[in-house]
Amino acid sequence: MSKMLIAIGGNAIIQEGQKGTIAEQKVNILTSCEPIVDMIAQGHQVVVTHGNGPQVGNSLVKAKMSADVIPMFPLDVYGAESQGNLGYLIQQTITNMLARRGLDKKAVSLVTQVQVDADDPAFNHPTKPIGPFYTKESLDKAFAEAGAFPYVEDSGRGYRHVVPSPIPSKIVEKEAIEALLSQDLTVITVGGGGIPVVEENGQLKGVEAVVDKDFASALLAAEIGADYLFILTGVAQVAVNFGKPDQKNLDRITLDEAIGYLNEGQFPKGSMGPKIEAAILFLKNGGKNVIITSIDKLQDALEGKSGTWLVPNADSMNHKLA
Ligand SMILES: Nc1ncnc2c1ncn2[C@@H]1O[C@H](COP(=O)(O)OP(=O)(O)O)[C@@H](O)[C@H]1O
Ligand SMILES: NC(=O)OP(=O)(O)O
Repeated sequence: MSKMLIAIGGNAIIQEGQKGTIAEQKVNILTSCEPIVDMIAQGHQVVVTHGNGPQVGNSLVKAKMSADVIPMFPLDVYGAESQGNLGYLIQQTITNMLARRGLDKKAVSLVTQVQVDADDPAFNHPTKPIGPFYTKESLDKAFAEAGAFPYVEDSGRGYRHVVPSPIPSKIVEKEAIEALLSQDLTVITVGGGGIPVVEENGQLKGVEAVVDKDFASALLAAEIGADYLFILTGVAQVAVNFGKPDQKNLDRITLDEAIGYLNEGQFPKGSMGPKIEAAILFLKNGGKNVIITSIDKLQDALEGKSGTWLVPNADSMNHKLA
């Protein structure tokens, strides 16, 4: 049996065109968890991580709109809040599904901090898109209501607020994650990439940023020796020339090919770029299989019929789930 780390994108939990009601998020989580529960039922050891881009950004919008009456919190606290909200929904969903299958197993979520470098240049160059997608017109309206904020155009889907996204160097609660796994629990952790903290004189302190959950997931996958890293997102496959008439979807690529395409600028920062960089990080650290796909194609991807598999070299091209 294998150790699986499955990262669910925040945009898979609040999908394009959705407002982000709890009913919508519950349905999306339910769909995401079905194949995850299959893996748990097959006896695999499973760690689930999740994004929080839409959710933490929505909290920030809400907070700005009510700032006259309720004090705003720092961004790390909204990150912690999103871990609680989403962790709760995911752990309840997985535990209920396991119970329906007659399995006496549970999922638990862990509030998790990740250490970042206080001098990371990312603090001066925000790149992480969060919150709602704006049109140019609604962006002007948002500026008028909440004050101007840095933004980017996000993969043809609209404009989004961007915040700093430093690189995580350490999972603070790694030993706790391993202890929970050893108790046969499914662990939901590093939600939203983990709450970013810096160390000062042996003390941890939250910083205002949103860590990329793909980087945090790759770091954790390497540290716990995961056999497979699954990155679930809005597309079934990674593509080159994405969104252009000559778009080509990729079935399987080696580490060197992934580095080549990344250097060609095929994967934008803030969307597919971090996923590929995270895959490269995991493979360079001894990881064997990364699968990038959408929730609905996970089952096909496991059978080698969909998704993009990233593997160390051409000799490892024919991997199937072990
Ligand atoms: N080269 C590419 N291949 C596939 N998708 C791409 C590519 N470049 C950008 N994208 C976009 O990036 C999105 C994934 O990023 P994002 O939605 O930010 O991730 P998350 O699912 O973690 O929230 C895809 O759904 C797709 O719209
Ligand atoms: N924190 C994070 O990476 O969230 P998304 O996956 O939603 O972008």
